[in-house]
Formats: sequence, C-alpha cells, structure tokens
Amino acid sequence: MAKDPVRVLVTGAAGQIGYALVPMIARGVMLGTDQPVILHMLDIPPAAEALNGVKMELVDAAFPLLKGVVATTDVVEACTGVNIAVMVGGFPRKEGMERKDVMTKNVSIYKSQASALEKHAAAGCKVLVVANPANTNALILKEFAPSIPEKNITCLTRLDHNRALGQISERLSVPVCDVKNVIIWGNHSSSQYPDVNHATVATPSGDKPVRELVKDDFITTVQQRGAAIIKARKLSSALSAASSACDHIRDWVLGTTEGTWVSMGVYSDGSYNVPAGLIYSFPVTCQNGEWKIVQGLPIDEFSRKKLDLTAEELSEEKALAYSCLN
Ligand SMILES: NC(=O)c1ccc[n+]([C@@H]2O[C@H](COP(=O)([O-])OP(=O)(O)OC[C@H]3O[C@@H](n4cnc5c(N)ncnc54)[C@H](O)[C@@H]3O)[C@@H](O)[C@H]2O)c1
Ligand SMILES: O=C(O)C[C@H](O)C(=O)O
Repeated sequence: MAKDPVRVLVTGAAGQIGYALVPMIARGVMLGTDQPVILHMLDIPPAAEALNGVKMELVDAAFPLLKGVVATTDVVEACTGVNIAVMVGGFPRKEGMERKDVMTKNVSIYKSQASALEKHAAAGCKVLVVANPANTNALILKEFAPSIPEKNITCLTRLDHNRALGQISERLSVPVCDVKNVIIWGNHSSSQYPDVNHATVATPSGDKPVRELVKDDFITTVQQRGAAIIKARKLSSALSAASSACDHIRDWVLGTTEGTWVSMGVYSDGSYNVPAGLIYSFPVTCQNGEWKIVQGLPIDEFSRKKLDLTAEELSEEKALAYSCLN
C-alpha cells in the first residue's frame, strides 16, 4: 500500500541551499524512494517571486513522489502540519567573517520561528537547523519552543562529518564509502574537533584504523573547509550542505547502518563531560527515529582539550545570543 505523504518544511527555500535541497527531497534522497512528500517552502516577502519560480520548477520537473507544494511567506502556513522542518532561512557569512558574525540577524529569526513550529507543526516534528550559527540557532529554537521535546531539535554537523570522510578518502586514495566512524565534536565552527581516533577504512582483511595514517593538516583542513569554499565560490557551500542535510534526516528517520555512527548536533545530556544544555555535535547512532549518543569511547588528553575548547565557544555563543535577543 502506498505510504501517506510526509510534509517537509524548508525555510529559506529561495536561497542557494534551498534550491539544491528541494529537488533532492522531491526525488526521495532524504526519506526514501517509496516515500511521497509534500514540500512546504518558506521565504521572506522580498524573495516571494523567486520562491514562486522554485515552485514552478518543481512542478515542471514532474517528480513522481511530490504530492504537493506550499510556497509561502507566511510562517504559520509554512509550519502547519509539518513532520520534518529543515531550517535553512537566514543570512550566510561572507569571506572574512566567522559564523558567529551572523548571530545578531539569525538568532532573532530562530526565536520567532520557534513559536510557529511549536504551535503549528505536527506532533513529533523533527527539526534540523542548518542556518548559522547552527548550534546556537538550534538552542534558541529549543528554548523558545519548550513543548517540542529536546530530542527532536538538532543541527547540521553532518557536512563536517562528510568533509572529514572525504579528506580521509583523498589522503589514503580509498573510496569514501570504505571510510567510517569519524567524529565531529562540538560546534559547527572553526573550533569543531574532527576526530579520527576511532575511524576505520575497510580492507579485504577487515576494518583498519586510520589514526596513524591521517596526520598533517587534516584537522585544520576540515575546520576551515567552509571558509575555503566561500573563498573559491564567493558563496558558501550549497550542494554539499543540501546533500548532508538529506543524509542527516535520512539516518535519523530510517536508521544508521549497524556498526556505523554519524555526527549530529544534539542537546547535550552531559555525556563525555560536555556541559549539559548546549547543542553539541556528538557521535550518534539512530534507530526507530531516535538518535542515541555513542557512549564509552576513550578520549585522550589531546582530544579532551579540543572537546572542552569547542564547548567553551558554544557557552560563549549562547551568552552572546541571549544578549542579541535582549
Ligand atoms: N550547518 C551547515 O553545515 C551549513 C552549511 C552551509 C550553509 N549554512 C548556512 O545556511 C544558511 C543559508 O545559506 P544559503 O547559502 O542558502 O543562503 P542564501 O542567502 O542563499 O539563502 C538564505 C535564504 O533565507 C531566506 N531568509 C532570510 N530570512 C528568512 C526568514 N526569516 N525566514 C525564511 N527565510 C529567510 C533568504 O531570503 C534566502 O532566500 C546560512 O546561514 C549559511 O551560513 C550552514
Ligand atoms: O562556512 C560557512 O559559513 C557555511 C557553512 O557553514 C559551511 O560550513 O560551509
């Protein structure tokens, strides 16, 4: 029997990530090729005409799984009945800026959209915040939507996770699908800690650790990859961000592969001595639509410092966000 359609909200849908993301969702990349979807696209009034153009293209592409499109500048209409919300709307950073430099503009958006989601989304709606500063926007959304369970509010660090897999694949000249279990700890910012201590590469004689093989500037390359893309494109990453957003939701909803974990920005419960109450990127596995932090990984002294450093930045961002909202 055909499945009922799932309603997926994409905010900022007229922007560059939105333009890359909505066809992926309509093709089944996010929720599976047997899952019909209804797309809800939100943008602001100055982008209304462009948003309508995106809607026209979605109609023209005749995606078999796409059962409807809502394109609107009305946040209530956009949020009504949605099962999944991908929050991309906001302002991207430009060359020379840190992600927290877009804080003032973006956190106030997340405060106001929190209440619309809380009041109008479907029960159990899963939220992914992509717009920067992603962890702190997600935290603001969580705090101003207190009735949405904290387990349902996450932010995107899967792009950093995928970048780390890509770097290992390039450095070791192995297919990216053979590499697994990197970890992005902490903030989606240059303080993040891309950790290869537990990563492996598949070989004919079993999985082998990559720790000793990946050295040099691996950590800074991953930390600075967003800035490198902005320098090269004069625009921030879009196709890789959209693809990683699909990976994040797909694994959350459909589950991670046995023996593999992924990185997600989730509400900290104090695991690994990360202060509770931050949205922090951890290694997680997913099953039955729920994520769970991978427990018990040994953390060496070098890693401990890195985990703490990025947690400190997130605590500072949280304070800054609140000062912007006052
Ligand atoms: N977490 C990640 O891995 C990651 C990766 C890439 C980009 N980003 C971030 O994603 C965000 C979007 O990037 P982009 O390149 O698509 O930017 P963009 O400027 O091309 O698009 C953003 C869109 O958001 C819209 N918008 C602004 N305010 C809005 C509001 N209140 N409600 C709804 N829509 C609104 C804009 O009109 C625009 O269409 C940026 O903050 C960027 O820094 C995050
Ligand atoms: O770096 C940025 O500002 C955009 C995005 O967060 C990225 O990592 O590509």
